[in-house]
Amino acid sequence: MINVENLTKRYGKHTALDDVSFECRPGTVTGFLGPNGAGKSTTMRIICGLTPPTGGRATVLGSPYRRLGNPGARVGVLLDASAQHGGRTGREVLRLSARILGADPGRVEELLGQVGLGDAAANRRIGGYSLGMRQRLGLAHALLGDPSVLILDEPANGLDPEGIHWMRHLLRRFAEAGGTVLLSSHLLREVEAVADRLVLIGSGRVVAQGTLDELVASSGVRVRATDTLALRAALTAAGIDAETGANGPLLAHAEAERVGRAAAAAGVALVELRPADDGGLEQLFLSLTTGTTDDGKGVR
Ligand SMILES: Nc1ncnc2c1ncn2[C@@H]1O[C@H](COP(=O)(O)OP(=O)(O)OP(=O)(O)O)[C@@H](O)[C@H]1O
Repeated sequence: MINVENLTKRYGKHTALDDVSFECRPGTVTGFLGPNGAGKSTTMRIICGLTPPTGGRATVLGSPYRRLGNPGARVGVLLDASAQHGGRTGREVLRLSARILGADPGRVEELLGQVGLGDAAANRRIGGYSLGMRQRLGLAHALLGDPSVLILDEPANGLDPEGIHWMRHLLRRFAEAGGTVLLSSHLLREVEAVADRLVLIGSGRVVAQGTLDELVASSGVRVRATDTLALRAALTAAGIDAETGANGPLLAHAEAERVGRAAAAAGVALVELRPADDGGLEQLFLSLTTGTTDDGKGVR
């Protein structure tokens, strides 16, 4: 379990986080999604006790991270895959950490296999690793103490499609076994395939959160009637905002039942009423975060 309550972080006059709250429950993968500079890393660093917040608090398994006994055996963290000593081999790094954590040395070989670092790769110095190999090693490192919580900052960065596929499976299995996962990304496609819940952040504020279904529903419904003008009037009378969709139907910002009732009350016959679907979620994400990146890169 991870609880983030009203976190605020200021660097001088710059507000990096503004009243950020969310929770991650056991058995679920939470995708933490936002453009570059939105505040994802800052939030994760605060959760892991590496950066002090200006206000609010974060707890992991009921305590602030710094007060957890033997945190490495309870919380697996991957914040920066390049943070390992470049002169050591992957196997050495894991063996050393296993000793510190008191983990079974056999676990190192098991994890090297699990993350797809074969003998040749495991015996190479990390300085020569690609980013994808560092991410695999970082994930093995996070899993070493057999934790029940994983906190991963952009773990798919640098992974090839096969690597991303493999990582999704690993995280799903971890959650299905009762684990709690928080993973960040700036790519909607990357997290929507694996996350049960999404927390969307833009300019240091949580702009939306919920299950994928809830967010898709909140992105509206597509509705079409034989008489579009009458439908528009019915929606306006019911206080429902609607805009013209890309190819005919209106995009109404309300749940399907409310839209259906508004049309029925005005005697308008509908010929289509359905969730705005994935495209709607993408639109929602873009509209919620557009203009919030501080490097102009935007979100794909
Ligand atoms: N140590 C620091 N000093 C000053 N400003 C900082 C510091 N760390 C982060 N920031 C600022 O806080 C904001 C949030 O940064 P953060 O790294 O948390 O974003 P992010 O969502 O993780 O982005 P990215 O995907 O690019 O890593 C940015 O405006 C960043 O410039």
